[in-house]
Amino acid sequence: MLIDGFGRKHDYLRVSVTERCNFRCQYCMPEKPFSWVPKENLLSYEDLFKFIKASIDEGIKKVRITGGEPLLREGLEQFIKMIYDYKNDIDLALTTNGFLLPNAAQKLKDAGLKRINISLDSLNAATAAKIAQKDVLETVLEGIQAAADAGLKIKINCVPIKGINDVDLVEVLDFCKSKGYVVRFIEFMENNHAKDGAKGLNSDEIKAIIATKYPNFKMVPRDNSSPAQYYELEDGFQFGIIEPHKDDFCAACNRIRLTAEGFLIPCLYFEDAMSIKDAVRSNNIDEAVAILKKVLAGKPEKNKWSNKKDDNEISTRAFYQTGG
Ligand SMILES: Nc1nc2c(ncn2[C@@H]2O[C@H](COP(=O)(O)OP(=O)(O)OP(=O)(O)O)[C@@H](O)[C@H]2O)c(=O)[nH]1
Ligand SMILES: C[S@@+](CC[C@H](N)C(=O)[O-])C[C@H]1O[C@@H](n2cnc3c(N)ncnc32)[C@H](O)[C@@H]1O
Ligand code: SF4
Ligand code: SF4
Repeated sequence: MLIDGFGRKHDYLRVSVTERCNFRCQYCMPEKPFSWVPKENLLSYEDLFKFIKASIDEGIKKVRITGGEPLLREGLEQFIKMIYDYKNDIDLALTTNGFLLPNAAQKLKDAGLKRINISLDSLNAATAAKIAQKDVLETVLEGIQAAADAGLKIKINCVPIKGINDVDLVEVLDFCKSKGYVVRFIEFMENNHAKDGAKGLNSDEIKAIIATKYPNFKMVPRDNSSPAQYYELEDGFQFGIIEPHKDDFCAACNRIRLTAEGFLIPCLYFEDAMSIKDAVRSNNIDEAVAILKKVLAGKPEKNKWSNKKDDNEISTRAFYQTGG
């Protein structure tokens, strides 16, 4: 079992397979030029898999593949199949912007993927294009449909940004309600890779917008394994809000992150990380597991957004590197 220094059991591994992306979302990587980490610095699927296998043996029960845009990395289906074939009762999930899903969804499902979380910030094509800095909406909607047709369980992630997609939140919620997808609105986490001046909506602001159409929603008792707080509309449909500016879900944090370059990141907020690259490349899996345990032993208790006295508290972590 993987326990950190605060007694929290860790059973959720998030694995980023690339930092590259075909979008340039304003809240994530608006200015990133095409100067990426060279491919030889990335761990091969075989090396990532060696670590995933060892983590599963240590008690990991949920593996989420993320990025950057994970579908940009060739051979992702085979990688998913390797994990599925090793332990088919793992909660095997993917987070994606959806753009490459029209061709990939069925192959991912066939490889053993169970769930998929897809980013959808607006149903207005111009607004979606403004956020992603590319005309994406139509293809993303096709991708979401392809995932549904393939039988994948779908969650939609939406990051509300002031003055941009705040007017679209009810429409996003209604779309998910009509399709039966879970939807979570994520408070924008300030980080110094995002567009200067980008401002997110906080949970109260998001709720006020939802209340313009659905005034009577109720808070649902918290499931501590999820960073989202759920609310239920009168007809029973639930939507979630992820509030990183609080730290109440840190008390039940169960997740550890591995980057495509082999860094283990104990907390989404902090810069700390340790590399398992040399250990897995030299087949020293015991050493990789020892590093994992060391990283967990030093994991911080909580993020620092909740301590912020003003609007200047920002993380230096890039979401496209950590995988969110
Ligand atoms: N602060 C903080 N935010 C998180 C954490 N985990 C997820 N989030 C936020 O939630 C976003 C969506 O995460 P997803 O990749 O969809 O994964 P998930 O929420 O764990 O998904 P489920 O497995 O479906 O519950 C991330 O990009 C982050 O913005 C966390 O440990 N800390
Ligand atoms: C980094 S992306 C990687 C996967 C994929 N490219 C995607 O967009 O879904 C994972 C998640 O991080 C979220 N995200 C990125 N930057 C964020 C920020 N500054 N604040 C909150 N969430 C953010 C995205 O909305 C997405 O749901
Ligand atoms: S949020 Fe996802 S899709 Fe958008 S730029 Fe970041 S990695 Fe790419
Ligand atoms: S901010 Fe850090 S400690 Fe809190 S839930 Fe996220 S990863 Fe865990």
